[in-house]
Amino acid sequence: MIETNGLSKTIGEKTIVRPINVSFQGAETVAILGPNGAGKSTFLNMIAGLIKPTSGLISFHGNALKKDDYTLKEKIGFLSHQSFLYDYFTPIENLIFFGRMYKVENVRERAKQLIDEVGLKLFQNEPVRSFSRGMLQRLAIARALIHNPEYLLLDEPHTGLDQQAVSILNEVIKARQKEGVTVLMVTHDFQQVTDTCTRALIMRNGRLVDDLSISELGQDTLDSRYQAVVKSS
Ligand SMILES: Nc1ncnc2c1ncn2[C@@H]1O[C@H](COP(=O)(O)OP(=O)(O)OP(=O)(O)O)[C@@H](O)[C@H]1O
Repeated sequence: MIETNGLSKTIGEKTIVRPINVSFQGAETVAILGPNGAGKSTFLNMIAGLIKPTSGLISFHGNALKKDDYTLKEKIGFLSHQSFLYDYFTPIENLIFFGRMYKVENVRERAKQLIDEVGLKLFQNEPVRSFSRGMLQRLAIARALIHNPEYLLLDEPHTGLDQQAVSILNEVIKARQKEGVTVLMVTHDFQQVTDTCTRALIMRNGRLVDDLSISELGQDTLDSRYQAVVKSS
């Protein structure tokens, strides 16, 4: 379980995230929706331990996330706007590099399996500098999964992917869901939310303004609910 208590972020005079209390249980796949600048990425980055909150706590199974708690941080897989991949390394080399950082056992096998899963087998020995944006994104997703995280945090994972890659990514997410991984995903893509998510949070002006169960909603209902919440003052 992930829990936030009074989690907020202010930078200078600007309040980016206002105190948020929310919890995520087990195999939930949760979309974090909201207009540009709503504070979604900042919220996700705080949960990942990459941005220090101004106030409040994040806990994983009741253990508060602390700066140097690498045992806890190793349970998190994070895909941000940056790929963190090395241009001159091949996909295999990149994944082995990151896998070794996490002391992954049988790292080469694990890397190969993930490269297969994200559909990059044919390119596994090419340096990634020649890759398209979509290919890099697929490899970045594999990188986020190399250590078999219990919690997967994805910031706009579908951005830059073609339709085939979107389907692959959705299968990757659904497979983790079946394994009990908690997935939090910042996105603007409502189609993927209804395809993969069990729940959606809506943020506006740094506040959490709605919390919806997707199984009870179709895409049209989600869209109209979103419009109503985001446009209301
Ligand atoms: N380090 C920072 N310094 C100053 N302002 C910041 C900083 N980081 C974020 N902001 C501002 O905080 C607000 C929220 O940013 P954030 O990236 O969390 O929003 P978002 O909902 O993820 O937006 P988008 O959908 O456009 O990615 C924005 O106005 C952004 O400019």
